[in-house]
Amino acid sequence: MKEYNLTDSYITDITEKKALSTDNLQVYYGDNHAIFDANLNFPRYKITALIGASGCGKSTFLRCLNRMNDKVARVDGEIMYRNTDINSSKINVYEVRKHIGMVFQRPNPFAKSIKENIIFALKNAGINQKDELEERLEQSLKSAALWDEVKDNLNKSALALSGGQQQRLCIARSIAMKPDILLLDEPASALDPISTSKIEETLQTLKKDYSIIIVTHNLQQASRISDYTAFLHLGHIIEYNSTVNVFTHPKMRPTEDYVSGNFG
Ligand SMILES: Nc1ncnc2c1ncn2[C@@H]1O[C@H](COP(=O)(O)OP(=O)(O)OP(=O)(O)O)[C@@H](O)[C@H]1O
Repeated sequence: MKEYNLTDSYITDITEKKALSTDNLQVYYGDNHAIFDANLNFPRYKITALIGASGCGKSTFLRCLNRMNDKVARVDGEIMYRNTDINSSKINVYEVRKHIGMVFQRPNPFAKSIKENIIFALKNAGINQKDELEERLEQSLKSAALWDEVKDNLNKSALALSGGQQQRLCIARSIAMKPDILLLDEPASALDPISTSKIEETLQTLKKDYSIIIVTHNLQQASRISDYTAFLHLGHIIEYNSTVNVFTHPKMRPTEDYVSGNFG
């Protein structure tokens, strides 16, 4: 692999309102320093893509943003959300996850009905009113572009849905909690091209109401759907800029090599 200077970086200033920001974020898995000094501002109501070669730390970084790494890694630094450091040990992580939802690479619906998949998490969060549950069920499935396909079969097992439908159900399950921020870790990598484009369309619609941060291996997908892109290499954020600039006028050599296919 080519050797690059990892201390140089280009991080653009975000002019939009911020949804979330990281300040000197460091992640360690034992002796393995996986994320170095990440300082990023994520804009509200935009899609930000995290790209980079396998093992560069994309998922690690994403998972810190709603405290999913607590049990496996040491995470130092601040993650600021609504003027609060949500990386503080005093913060209730379950509260954090109500505001910052996560969708994983493989669709992981519960072995329950479509309806129960949505309602279960809401009831666990203390929402018990029938009208409220029904309203959130319909709204979340509509927002995830699944309602028309399932509205007559809400009691059918979620496991009988296609992979793409299951992933949209997982998105619906996340947004039923009415989070502000949606984190997605390669949500379409296990899906066929038609299901992938449906997920991409859904994300474009969702960004009206949610700030979205997505990890993707797929450079075309990042350039199609995201407004901002961060390129990571060996745990360092090398470049962060508008997606059009990252792909057409990269400022850093490693980014240029990566987006032009001359990396490694
Ligand atoms: N649970 C874990 N325990 C120990 N080390 C881990 C763990 N998860 C990731 N790592 C290490 O952290 C580094 C970054 O991994 P990470 O999965 O975040 O990269 P990635 O860019 O998301 O990779 P990929 O694109 O292959 O999913 C790697 O060195 C990896 O081995």
